[in-house]
Amino acid sequence: MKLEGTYRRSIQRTADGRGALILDQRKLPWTVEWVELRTAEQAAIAIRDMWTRGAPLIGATAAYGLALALAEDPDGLDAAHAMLLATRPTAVNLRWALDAVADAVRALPAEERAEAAFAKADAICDEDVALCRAIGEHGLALLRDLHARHPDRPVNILTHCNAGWLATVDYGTATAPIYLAHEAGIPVHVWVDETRPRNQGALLTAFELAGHGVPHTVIADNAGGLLMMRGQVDAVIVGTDRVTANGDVCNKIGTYLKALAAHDSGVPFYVALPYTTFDPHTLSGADVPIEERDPGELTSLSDGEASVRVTRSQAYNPAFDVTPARLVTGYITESGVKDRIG
Ligand SMILES: CSC[C@@H](O)[C@@H](O)C(=O)COP(=O)(O)O
Repeated sequence: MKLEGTYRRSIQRTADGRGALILDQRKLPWTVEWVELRTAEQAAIAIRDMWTRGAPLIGATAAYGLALALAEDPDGLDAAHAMLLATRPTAVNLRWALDAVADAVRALPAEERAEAAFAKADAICDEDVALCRAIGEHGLALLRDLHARHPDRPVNILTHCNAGWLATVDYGTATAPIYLAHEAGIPVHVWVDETRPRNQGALLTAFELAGHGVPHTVIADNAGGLLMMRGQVDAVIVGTDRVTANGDVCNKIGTYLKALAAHDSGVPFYVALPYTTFDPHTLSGADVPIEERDPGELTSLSDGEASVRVTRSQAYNPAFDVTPARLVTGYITESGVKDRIG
């Protein structure tokens, strides 16, 4: 998608082919800084400390991380897989991508593994772009329908966190239908939840929507319920870090409250995901490990450089929650919009 007017992917191989280039998302929107990952350790730090983030992009970064590890030590597959898997617990794309690379190289002679792993990581990225584009096309049909109901005004979508192109390789999941609708001339307006405590909505989603000229307004996390009650939201569309076998949706903390409000106000609540985010091996959301992050993310506000304290008290910072399947109107996937998943 467009970054400062130029089409870019959120991750790509370095020009010499021996590394991966990522955006340091901790600095957005204030500074656009590309960083080269040259070792598996650097890839692990980038994922754990959220230089790069969002379920599909975490998977893509880990895939390159495993290739980098094999370039350093062609016999270190299992150790590198374990090291990268330990970086973040909730997004299932991390395990999916690491397993996909490991399966592609395990039986190869040692000297061929790194190159094959890089090729697999490239393929994972290309596939993610195609999956998100397909999600966009299916979601576009939904937005067309919503527009047909109120042709005199924009379709109002509320989204939470950042499930945009910055969280995938391109297009995003929740944002893909929005970008395609905007391109197709359907008037869309996005209510962007700020998404405390790391503010992925205010900092990242707003930044990428602005880059594409999509009308949007940042709201406090607690504003969505009022807007839904007043009829100012036509649909909620969110991404997800993992959907379990029974359809429960694990996503950024606060998603569940949006689903409850949507249910109470009769607003459709959609979850956009590629198959790489579906976890058929985990029965329900209760079985998903919920990442608990540094309480400092809550007790201070930071712009990446300076930080200001906002409380003297102790804090607790679970980063994800679970929206029960019963609150989901539909799953927007690469193969269509479904009211059940699995
Ligand atoms: C297409 S990304 C879907 C989710 O990964 C996204 O909504 C989200 O919760 C990201 O969390 P983050 O902690 O920023 O990695």
